Amino acid sequence: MSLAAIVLAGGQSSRMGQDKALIPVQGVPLLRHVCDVAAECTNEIYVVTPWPQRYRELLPNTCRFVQERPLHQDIHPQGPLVGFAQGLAQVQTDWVLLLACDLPRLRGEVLQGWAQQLDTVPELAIAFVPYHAQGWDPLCGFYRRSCLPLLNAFISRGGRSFQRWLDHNEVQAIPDADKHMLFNCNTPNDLAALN
Ligand SMILES: Nc1nc2c(ncn2[C@@H]2O[C@H](COP(=O)(O)OP(=O)(O)OP(=O)(O)O)[C@@H](O)[C@H]2O)c(=O)[nH]1
Ligand SMILES: [Mg+2]
Repeated sequence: MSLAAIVLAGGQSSRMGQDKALIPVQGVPLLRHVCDVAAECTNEIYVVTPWPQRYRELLPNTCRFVQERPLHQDIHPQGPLVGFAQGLAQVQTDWVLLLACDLPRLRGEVLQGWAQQLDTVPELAIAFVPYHAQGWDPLCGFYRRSCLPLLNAFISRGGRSFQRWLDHNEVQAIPDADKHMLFNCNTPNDLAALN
């Protein structure tokens, strides 16, 4: 079973008011932190963003960039589902760990434990994703590369909601995922709560 990681860093950070990927938490920019944790699971990491030059200096040379392109029917921002599809198109591994760039409490050993369960995910399930009362946590989950045609079909029908895409497909839930670890930092208040 082979695994790559895709890190999404193309959001507008409108709630934060500044690019979240660049914000230091304990001295380390958030995007760098997420890539470092991803590196505990795989040495194949793709950062999907419309502005790679903004982050190149920040990341190890081993991180590859996927330059995100606008879909002709969309204006920016196109959202995480489209960024994910563009990243997935570059990947050759069986599975992909998809991560947002705003997960300051991510822990490598937890992700490694989940990755070890991938061999037990039913063949029909396209993904292995944390699930809780509010729904899926799609931006810290595992996806089969083979789901790309389904994803592209959903996008070309106008679908942009990750939750809806997952609800329309067979997905294996990661039970009892630690919500503290999945905390995502969207606002200045979220950031203040970290320190
Ligand atoms: N590549 C890419 N990533 C995206 C896009 N939209 C959101 N993301 C990423 O998806 C993750 C979750 O996004 P949000 O937490 O909603 O962040 P955001 O869209 O930057 O923030 P808001 O403008 O406040 O909603 C973050 O890692 C974003 O960088 C996009 O259009 N392209
Ligand atoms: Mg977020």
